[in-house]
Order: sequence, then C-alpha cells, then structure tokens
Amino acid sequence: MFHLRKVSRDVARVAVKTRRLSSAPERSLVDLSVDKEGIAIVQMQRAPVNSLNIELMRTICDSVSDLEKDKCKGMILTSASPNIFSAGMDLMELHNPDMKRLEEFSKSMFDLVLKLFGSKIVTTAAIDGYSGAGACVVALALDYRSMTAGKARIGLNDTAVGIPPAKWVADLMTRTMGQRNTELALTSSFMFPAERALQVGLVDEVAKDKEDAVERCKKFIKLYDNILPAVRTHTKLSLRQDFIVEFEKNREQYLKDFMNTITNPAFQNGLDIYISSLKQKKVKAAA
Ligand SMILES: CC/C=C\C/C=C\C/C=C\CC/C=C/CC(=O)SCCNC(=O)CCNC(=O)[C@H](O)C(C)(C)COP(=O)(O)OP(=O)(O)OC[C@H]1O[C@@H](n2cnc3c(N)ncnc32)[C@H](O)[C@@H]1OP(=O)(O)O
Repeated sequence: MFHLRKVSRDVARVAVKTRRLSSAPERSLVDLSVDKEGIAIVQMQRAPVNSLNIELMRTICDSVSDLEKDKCKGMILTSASPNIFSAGMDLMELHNPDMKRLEEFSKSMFDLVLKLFGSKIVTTAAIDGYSGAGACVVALALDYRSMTAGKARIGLNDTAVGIPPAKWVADLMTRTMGQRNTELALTSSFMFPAERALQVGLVDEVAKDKEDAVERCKKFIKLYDNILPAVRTHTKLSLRQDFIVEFEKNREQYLKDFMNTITNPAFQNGLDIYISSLKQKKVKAAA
C-alpha cells in the first residue's frame, strides 16, 4: 500500500461573503462571492495546494448550503492557487491520525460528496491546475467541469499508491465516463491532461486559461435560465437518487473500510515514504 511513486475574479459583487473558521480565525479557507446574476464563485484558498482537510471540506459544504438557501442560480468551484485546483485529501490528516479526527475527516468527505452530488443548484468547477485523487472525486460530484489546457492534470491515482478505489468512487466515475473509460482510468491511475479528459468525458470543456474556464462555467449555468429551477432540481435528483440511496445504505461500511485502509500499518509506512518524497522533491528543486 502507498507504494512510492514519483508524484510528481470581474464579477460585479452584489453580496460578498467570506467565511472564517474557528480553527483558523485569521484566514479564510474559501472566498465566496455572488454576482448580480446569482452565480457564485467558491474559491478555495487553503495554501499552498488546497489539500482537503476537515475544515476546508466543511467550509465548502456549508457554502453550498448557504447558496442553496439564498436560491443562487449556480456555483463555480475554483482555486486561488496558481496551477493547482487541489492536491486531493490532506495527507497530514491521514498520516498517523488521531482516530476521532480520522472519523470526522471521513464523515466530512462523505458529507461533501453527497452535498455536491445532490445539490439543488447548478454546480460547476473551473479546474486550472492539478486535480488529483480526492479533488477529482469532488469535481466528479459536480454537474459540469471546464479545465484549462496545458500543465493541468486530473485523475484518480489510488492504484498508483497501492489502494483499490472505493466502490462508491468507481460508481461516481462510471456515471460520468462510462464503464470502459473508468476501468482504464482507475486501473492505470492515469492523470489526464484536459484534452484527454475531454475525450473520455471526465471534463466537459477545455479552456485556454482560468478566466475562460470560469466563463464557460457561467455559460453552462445560464443554459438553465429558461428552465424552472424546481423542475431542473427534481429531474437531476431523480436521476441521481440511486447513487445517493446506495451511498447512505452503505455509509457505515464505507466508513469502516476507509478507517481500516488508513490505519493499516503498511499504508502508514508507504505514506511515510510518500510524504518524504514530496518534501525531498522540494529540497532538490531548491538545490
Ligand atoms: C489515500 C486514500 C485512501 C483510501 C481511499 C478510501 C476511500 C475513498 C475515498 C476517497 C477517494 C479519493 C481518494 C483520495 C485520496 C487522496 O486524495 S490522497 C492525496 C493525493 N494527492 C497527491 O498525491 C498529490 C501530492 N502532491 C503533489 O503531487 C504535488 O504537491 C502537487 C502536484 C499537488 C503540487 O506540486 P508543487 O506545486 O511542486 O508543490 P509541492 O509538491 O512542493 O507541495 C507544496 C507543499 O504542499 C504539500 N502537499 C502537497 N500535496 C499535499 C497533500 N495532498 N496533502 C498535504 N500536503 C500536501 C507538500 O508536501 C509541500 O509541503 P511543504 O511546503 O514541503 O511543507
């Protein structure tokens, strides 16, 4: 498990809300703005790489709940980090974890995926940069993804780190990319550049830069201008209900599986090496 492998805004603001967290009162993890058309930009800003810890996942989840209450038209999830959408789950949450916190972490991850997947509003992502593993799962839970051409990569690299992907993760990907493409993507842990991601349906459009990616998300959200929101939501949720029901039914088992994977000593040993390799890469780059 966890084998070592090289890993390698202008919006006229009508309402601007910036969430602050009790655990990080001096700095907000997400910048949330809503334009005059009711389209929200939820910009992750957990430096340096928007890794998903409990607080960031809860903040995104709460932001979506607020936007639903405010009857926003839609949201665009994006990142303040240059060249990185998100580095996936926060490895520090997984490394020698406190059991109670790990359980909370897992719950926050499940809550976030279900909140995004079952959201009443139109949910999109403007992906400008690396979007691996947990970040890819978050993107898959949304209605639409635009991704910038160039260095950005997206994919689920669980098998590359010695972990078979959870069934619900494979199911989520299959819904978007189909069985064959999911099989290839998951077994190979391929990290897709935007054009390849478009070919397999992992993203919906390729953008030339972040601004273009955001504009494409807005255009997608506005496609629904002539559809009654309640009718759109009803249709979306009826098509997604099977996944949500199945997830809720198996939630306890998914939790146990996750806890078992993370607490396995072999996983922890591999993670030690993996984290060291990430740090080492930096030392080498500085030399
Ligand atoms: C593990 C899964 C287990 C079980 C699955 C069970 C159930 C299924 C549940 C969910 C399904 C989805 C699975 C998700 C698992 C994950 O998401 S694990 C995380 C996977 N992500 C990665 O492997 C990315 C690792 N990072 C990188 O490759 C690079 O850092 C990146 C390309 C993102 C950026 O490169 P660069 O700009 O050069 O920056 P640095 O590498 O120098 O990094 C800057 C600092 O950030 C730290 N960092 C990087 N990634 C993470 C991270 N994911 N978590 C925490 N910290 C991270 C890096 O160490 C540097 O720190 P430093 O400044 O040195 O202190």
